[in-house]
Amino acid sequence: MSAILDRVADIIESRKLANGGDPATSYVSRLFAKGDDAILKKIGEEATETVMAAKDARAGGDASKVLYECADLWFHTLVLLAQFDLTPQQVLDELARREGVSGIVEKASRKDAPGDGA
Ligand SMILES: N=c1c2ncn([C@@H]3O[C@H](COP(=O)(O)OP(=O)(O)OP(=O)(O)O)[C@@H](O)[C@H]3O)c2ncn1[C@@H]1O[C@H](COP(=O)(O)O)[C@@H](O)[C@H]1O
Repeated sequence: MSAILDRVADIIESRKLANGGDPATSYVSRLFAKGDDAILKKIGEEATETVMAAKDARAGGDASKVLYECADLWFHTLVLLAQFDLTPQQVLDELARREGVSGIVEKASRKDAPGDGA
């Protein structure tokens, strides 16, 4: 299931300026050249666009737009992971680690933890 994530992550890695990426020809290299803030700005934009697409779909609009916006959001988070030398496999590993642990139970365990004032 993660093969496409790995392949896109490999392309993104190859687009780093240190790996010969060229901002003149590559969107990803252009983002890396602009730096962290540009990547974070895109993630904020894509997250907002995902929310708007979902609201439109709920109002009777085209639900497939949610797919496109999620793809944009996931793609830009892959760029962010690469910026910090992290991989999609590490995110999948974290999801696997959480598998079967209810979010409600997990949150309650945090509240019981010493020093957690939340
Ligand atoms: N999956 C994607 C992908 N998804 C979305 N995008 C780009 O992300 C941008 C999304 O921005 P918006 O929707 O806000 O559109 P925009 O107004 O054109 O964007 P901005 O000018 O505001 O940045 C668009 O330019 C899309 O083309 C992507 N660009 C690249 N990839 C993958 O990354 C690989 C490397 O791309 P390059 O580095 O460009 O060769 C590609 O082969 C693909 O596999």
